[in-house]
Amino acid sequence: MTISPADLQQQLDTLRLAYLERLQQDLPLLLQLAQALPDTPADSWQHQATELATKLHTLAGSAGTFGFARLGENAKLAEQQLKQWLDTDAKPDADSYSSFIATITRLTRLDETDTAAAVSDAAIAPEPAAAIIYLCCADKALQEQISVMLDIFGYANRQFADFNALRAAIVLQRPAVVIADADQPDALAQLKIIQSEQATILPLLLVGANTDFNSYLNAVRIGAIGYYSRPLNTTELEAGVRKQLSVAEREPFRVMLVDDDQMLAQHYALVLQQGGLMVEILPQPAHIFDALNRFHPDVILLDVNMPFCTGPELAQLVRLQQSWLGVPIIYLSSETDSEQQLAALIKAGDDFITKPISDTALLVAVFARAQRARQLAEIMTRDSLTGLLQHAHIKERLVLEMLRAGRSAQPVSVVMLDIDHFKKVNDNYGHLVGDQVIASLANLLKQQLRKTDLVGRYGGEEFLLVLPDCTLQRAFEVIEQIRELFAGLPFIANEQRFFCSFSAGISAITGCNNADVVIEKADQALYKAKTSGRNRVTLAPSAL
Ligand SMILES: Nc1nc2c(ncn2[C@@H]2O[C@H](COP(=O)(O)OP(=O)(O)OP(=O)(O)O)[C@@H](O)[C@H]2O)c(=O)[nH]1
Repeated sequence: MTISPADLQQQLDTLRLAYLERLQQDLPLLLQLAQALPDTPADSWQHQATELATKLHTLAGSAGTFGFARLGENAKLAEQQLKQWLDTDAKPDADSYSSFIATITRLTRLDETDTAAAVSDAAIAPEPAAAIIYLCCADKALQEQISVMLDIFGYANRQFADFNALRAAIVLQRPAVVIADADQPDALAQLKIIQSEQATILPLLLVGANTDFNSYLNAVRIGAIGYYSRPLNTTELEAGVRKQLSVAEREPFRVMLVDDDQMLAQHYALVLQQGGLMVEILPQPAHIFDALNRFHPDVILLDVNMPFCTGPELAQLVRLQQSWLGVPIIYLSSETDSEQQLAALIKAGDDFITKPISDTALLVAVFARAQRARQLAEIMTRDSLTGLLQHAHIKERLVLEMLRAGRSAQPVSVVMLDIDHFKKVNDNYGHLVGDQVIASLANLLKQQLRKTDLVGRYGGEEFLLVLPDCTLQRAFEVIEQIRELFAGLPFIANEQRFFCSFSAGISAITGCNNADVVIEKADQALYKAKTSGRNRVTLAPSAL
């Protein structure tokens, strides 16, 4: 869920008002507790002081977040004073008590300048750029080669014969990517001017004949994020375009937040949601496994001090299960003592974020960790040539989809797809060109299928697709369309143009609970497509 900046501000303001009301009830009680401390009998002094220290610790962690920075700092000072007495077991003298109570009195008087402090510095997400690609090429043959690729892969694009036309179009609508021929006259100077007119740098992909150091350096200096040498490998260029676009289209990062202070948890959740992250607050630590299985977080944010069980205990519990070993656990705590932080990290957990933290810093810290965790998870499960799920992982996902479909009674189609006469591609043009064909088909599949569809590289030139909520008939139409697109995609090697095709077999999971059987049926249908002429899609017999 992405909330508009105005709604976010309103919700943050509402939360802050609720926090202020809570303070107005809690602070007088805190003062009473502090004033009673000097007269507390020796046998219960330790207990009373610990209770007060815990309250001050919570206050120190939350006040700054809601804009009461001075209150938070005073609470931290008072907590440290109290902890020192507790640690040394030395009962304070009258002077120490009166200075301690003065600090508490100060903090309980809500300072007007503090309450008027900035409500929130939540980062406002920039408006996403339109996913249109601008192509500026003086060389007609190159322009044709790139535009065929853009059309086949379904990228909205506009073409410009010169930089003046490109520049005028950018003023009207900023594109997601610009592809430009670096060899056309005055290209670098013109692109430099265009970049200087932008508020943020335009993602620029250059195609050029020169591959010397200076050409790359000049490209970098005008903000290029890709440089493709000629003769152009369109698969690589397409991968560059997709990488740039998928930054915007990527599935949002998922963050699970465990904090017993619901108000604080809601504040963090709103800030992270505004940054485009998905957040689930877990109020009951006992439900963590259900929540993990349902929500699949990229990162877990854990409070350290909670009444039911501590953060480090919960982290250890999560680490007992193999499946969640890769998810980073970050403590979000007001604990600033580095020894205490280390003690928590030694038990389990990966990092510490210290409260109070500004909204922007929280967003950046969590975003960076989630991104890294997602990258690592992808390296572990994805095939390096195509970026698709590896054999074992696509089978695993099929089993999960079958379980899910069993509960929801939704149709799921399974596709086995194999490039035709692929051995000849390797024999005629070499293994590297063969790899380029495999990568192109992988890219086309990712581009054309839905985000919820699963695509895996099952073998060398064989792919397994799982299409949830998709009838056989619909799957047939979708794969037929991709088949036609792929058959029209030109490849260039040894200055020759050639085309490839694929065959596919489709089965449905209906009435079956064994993934191997469903795959076998799709494989038989694929075999039929191959033996009846190739470059075609066939449905499994039992599903007809
Ligand atoms: N370039 C490249 N080739 C691969 C890769 N994995 C498998 N191959 C080759 O793919 C070819 C597959 O050949 P076959 O299974 O005989 O089938 P085919 O030539 O595609 O013919 P049909 O499937 O019957 O249309 C073999 O020559 C493999 O060496 C890979 O990752 N890269």
